[in-house]
Amino acid sequence: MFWQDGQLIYNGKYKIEKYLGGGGFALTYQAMHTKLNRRVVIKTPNISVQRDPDYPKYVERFKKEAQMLAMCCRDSHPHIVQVFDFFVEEDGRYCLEMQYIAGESLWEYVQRQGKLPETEAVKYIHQMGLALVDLHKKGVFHLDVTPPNIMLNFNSGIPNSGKAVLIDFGIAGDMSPPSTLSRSFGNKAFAPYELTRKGIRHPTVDIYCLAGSLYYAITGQRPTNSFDRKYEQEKLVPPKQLVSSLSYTVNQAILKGMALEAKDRPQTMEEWLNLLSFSQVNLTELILASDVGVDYQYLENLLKAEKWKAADEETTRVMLKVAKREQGGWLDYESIENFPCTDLCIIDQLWVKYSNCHFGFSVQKRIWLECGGKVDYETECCLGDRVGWRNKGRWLEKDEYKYSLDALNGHLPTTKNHHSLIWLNISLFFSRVQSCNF
Ligand SMILES: Nc1ncnc2c1ncn2[C@@H]1O[C@H](COP(=O)(O)OP(=O)(O)OP(=O)(O)O)[C@@H](O)[C@H]1O
Repeated sequence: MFWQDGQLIYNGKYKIEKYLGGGGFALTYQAMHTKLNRRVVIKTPNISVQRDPDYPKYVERFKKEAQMLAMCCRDSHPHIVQVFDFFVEEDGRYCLEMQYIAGESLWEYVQRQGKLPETEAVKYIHQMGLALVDLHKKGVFHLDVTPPNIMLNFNSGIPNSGKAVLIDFGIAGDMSPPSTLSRSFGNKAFAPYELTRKGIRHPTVDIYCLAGSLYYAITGQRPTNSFDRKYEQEKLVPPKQLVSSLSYTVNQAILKGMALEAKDRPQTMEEWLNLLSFSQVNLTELILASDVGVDYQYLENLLKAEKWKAADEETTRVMLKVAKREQGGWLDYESIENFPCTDLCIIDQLWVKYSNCHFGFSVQKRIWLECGGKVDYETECCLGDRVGWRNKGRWLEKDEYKYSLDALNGHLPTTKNHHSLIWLNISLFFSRVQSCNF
């Protein structure tokens, strides 16, 4: 440790309050800006780095980190730590002054109080995702988005009031001596194995780390590290196996984000957040106000009771009623094009809500988009394969559907008229869902 508690530095501008910690490169202190009476954090290279023959090189990188952070927090992002100053102490030591985040890291929080409720964990991770979308747009990759680097700023005493703030851009600046493995490979349990390759700069690294952080927050356990998965054939235990109440959507989002190979992960942070955002659906009161006076209470009762098959049939019934196509028994081109968005959205929200984001048109639409989002038969087949409406290239018969939560994501509602053939043009229908924007 360089500085003692109470020590004044930089001509008395700062009073050191306490040592917060440090790693391969730097020591971090809590300090008081004596003129402004503002609590800040000061980071400075540690002794071993100062003795390193490459010290000037690290100082250069440290400066770059400061500049990069300053650039990143230029628009004062609520979830990225602010940089205030970069200065050289009288003895030649370089120092970075940053915003002090009152609270504790996600790592410490979970260690102290155990795994978090799904909604709380998703809230923090979603905030980090928004910060990373912003960084990625600026061409910056954090590469170490791990629970110790996610600070939670709490309103004292109010549960679930935390705001997550991303700190420590050390790896993004790539400034550690090569001997410090932890810094060159981030925090092993949360980093994808490809991060060991020099020069890896891609959103999929941050996606893996963030999905791993969510895994930790929700299960209270570190995920199996990617090296052991890659080279020792160890398996990642799905988070739902550890927390059975976890929604299918969040479980899937974690597994996709932590896919071992980068090519199998969502390729942008926005894409990954989209997977997560289905779990953000307002799971409280739904307003069932139809544009055309259709009553959705019976559908809601069936879904609430998890009577999936009856709910599927009722969905067909109400949709034909909305479109005034009861006689025809199927939705033609015109009725799909003009299907009221409000009603489409109500039906979707009911399915999403009661299946815990596992079923619903919006879930199916996301998969349809992943299949290319075109209005053609190839896209329909891709969707059919992904949601389990097709098996080995054959469309299922009406009694072959699976009416349980064990079915594939998006399996229900089936868009099948139970008395006749497929009753709508699937691709056309999802292009309508897409244009309704939900
Ligand atoms: N802006 C901040 N506000 C409050 N606490 C912080 C802030 N930045 C870091 N800390 C705390 O300081 C300690 C050290 O953090 P830091 O990120 O500098 O260390 P590290 O990652 O171990 O170091 P290195 O980056 O050299 O590996 C951690 O406990 C962290 O929670």
